[in-house]
Amino acid sequence: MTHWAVEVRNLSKTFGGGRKALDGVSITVAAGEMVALIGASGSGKSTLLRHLSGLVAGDRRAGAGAIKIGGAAVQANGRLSADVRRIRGDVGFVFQQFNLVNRLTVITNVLIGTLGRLPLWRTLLFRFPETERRRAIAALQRVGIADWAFQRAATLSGGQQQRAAIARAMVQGAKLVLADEPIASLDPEAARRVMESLAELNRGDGVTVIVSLHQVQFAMRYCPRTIALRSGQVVFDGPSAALTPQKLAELYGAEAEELLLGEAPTPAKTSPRGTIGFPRPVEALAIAAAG
Ligand SMILES: Nc1ncnc2c1ncn2[C@@H]1O[C@H](COP(=O)(O)OP(=O)(O)OP(=O)(O)O)[C@@H](O)[C@H]1O
Repeated sequence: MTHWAVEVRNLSKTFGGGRKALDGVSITVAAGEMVALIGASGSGKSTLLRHLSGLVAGDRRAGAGAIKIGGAAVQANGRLSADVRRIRGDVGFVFQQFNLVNRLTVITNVLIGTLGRLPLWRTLLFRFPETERRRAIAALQRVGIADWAFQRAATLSGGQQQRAAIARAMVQGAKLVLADEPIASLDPEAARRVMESLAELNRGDGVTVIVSLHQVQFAMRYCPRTIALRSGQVVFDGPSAALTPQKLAELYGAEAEELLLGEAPTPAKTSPRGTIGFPRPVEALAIAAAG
């Protein structure tokens, strides 16, 4: 299967009041890459992902920017292409919330990824062929939540819901996955598992992944390349390993702290009861047991 490259050329988006959420963004992501999008709150990460997904059009003027996915135009000069719906059918979305239909089982949510391939009558009745059901279970196994397949999605933890959305993208056969802060508000262990599931999708299936993150240490660990935004502009595009605290301070000034928060606590920073920073679950248990 061919996976999709992404090309953004000179994209700008101005919201009411003249605020430029995106200001001449140009990036190219090759097929099969896993790229982190980082930036402090309000830097434009979600806005860029919403443009990539064809939900929002950029500024409407000549030369205002263009996006191509898999070689096909998603938008140009502030106008969405007629192909957007077709393109979206092959894009997997993993968002911070509202990923799943709560009242449906986990496996049905994953099977929703196959809807584009099935005849309408089957999709209306939620009648999925056995082969598809097996694929869904296999995908849930890959992300480590097959035991929850027949529970309602609402009963899953936040991290498990994200992994179910990743399993859905696997079954969908997505050619590109856009993940908007999929680990925000997760504890470090849950965040690690979500990032590993995304990496499995990228490395195992070759799917292009663009993931926005607040915490730079997750970008360094899971994404070979990072694109950093500040005030709607690309301020860094290169190897994640180059994003040392010094480099971040150079790029963001005081805002750099926001991107480093959530790091696993070092012993020096941790209080005797471990309440500073984010104790890992095992640490939290040990602390609770101690008492
Ligand atoms: N629909 C909108 N109307 C007006 N302004 C908006 C809208 N969407 C985003 N913005 C503004 O655009 C800028 C970029 O917002 P965006 O949500 O893309 O940032 P972000 O990097 O994703 O931030 P966060 O990490 O907090 O989610 C912000 O100043 C925001 O207030």
